[in-house]
Amino acid sequence: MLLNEMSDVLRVSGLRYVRDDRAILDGIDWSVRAGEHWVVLGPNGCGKTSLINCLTGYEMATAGSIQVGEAQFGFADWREVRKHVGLVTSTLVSYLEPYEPVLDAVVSGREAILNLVGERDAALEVEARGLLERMGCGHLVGSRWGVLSQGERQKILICRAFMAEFEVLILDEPCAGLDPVAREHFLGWLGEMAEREGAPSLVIVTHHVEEILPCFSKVLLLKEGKVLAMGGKSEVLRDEWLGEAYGARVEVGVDEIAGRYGLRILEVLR
Ligand SMILES: Nc1ncnc2c1ncn2[C@@H]1O[C@H](COP(=O)(O)OP(=O)(O)OP(=O)(O)O)[C@@H](O)[C@H]1O
Repeated sequence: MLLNEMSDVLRVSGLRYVRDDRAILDGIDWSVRAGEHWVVLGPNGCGKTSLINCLTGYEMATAGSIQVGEAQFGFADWREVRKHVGLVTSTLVSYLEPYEPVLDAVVSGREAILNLVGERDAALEVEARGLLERMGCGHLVGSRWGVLSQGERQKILICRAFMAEFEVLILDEPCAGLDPVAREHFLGWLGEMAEREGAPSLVIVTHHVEEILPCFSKVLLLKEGKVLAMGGKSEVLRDEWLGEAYGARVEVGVDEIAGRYGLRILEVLR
């Protein structure tokens, strides 16, 4: 699927997601253009993971439309759509079987399937081994999914995502469980990848503004299942918006040289 710079790789209109008579997401309108890198922020339970799960077909939206590349929700086979979306999310952690070999968990990312059945393709295995080496996980190649630490699982999911050729890479709290050095290593690698020609659009869900790399220029801020603010990073990452989102008086700082953000909680209001 060829996408030019101005086309949308993701488009969500009027998205509503109801579970147990509760609107977890309501009236979400959002689009990601090819080449844009977005951050999704918001307090615990505001619906970030639900949004990602609806976008990737792991949850069924109640109403609204979702388009990934040229495929529209309801009109395309989600197994095909998923091949165009790289996904790193803890949702997958529970879907993968504990006895799944690490190598299979990575190789199966090519077809975006869970738990490989049958023989492993030799060429894909070479590719997967290379990715594991690059991610510093070469020593895990003979392990099974169930015995891995949280940080190791994150790294394996990142390798798995990179087996596919995607237009958008969605990372739901990719640094959760990584130690501070592994986190900086991962963010450095992500930043380099984002700068490469033909790089996919990135969407990162995070709780930590310090993980927002300079390459991310757009922010979607959610609160209670609705869009609180959306737009350029410098417009959304402001004391007022983040304070309202988190129910606190906050101060947003930015290191002008490194281009990285920080958040100071001055007073908890909720
Ligand atoms: N399948 C479901 N059935 C019922 N409630 C659900 C379901 N999925 C999510 N929820 C609820 O919807 C709300 C949003 O959950 P979600 O995981 O999307 O939030 P989040 O913003 O990702 O939170 P966190 O930052 O804590 O990871 C939560 O209150 C959660 O309990």
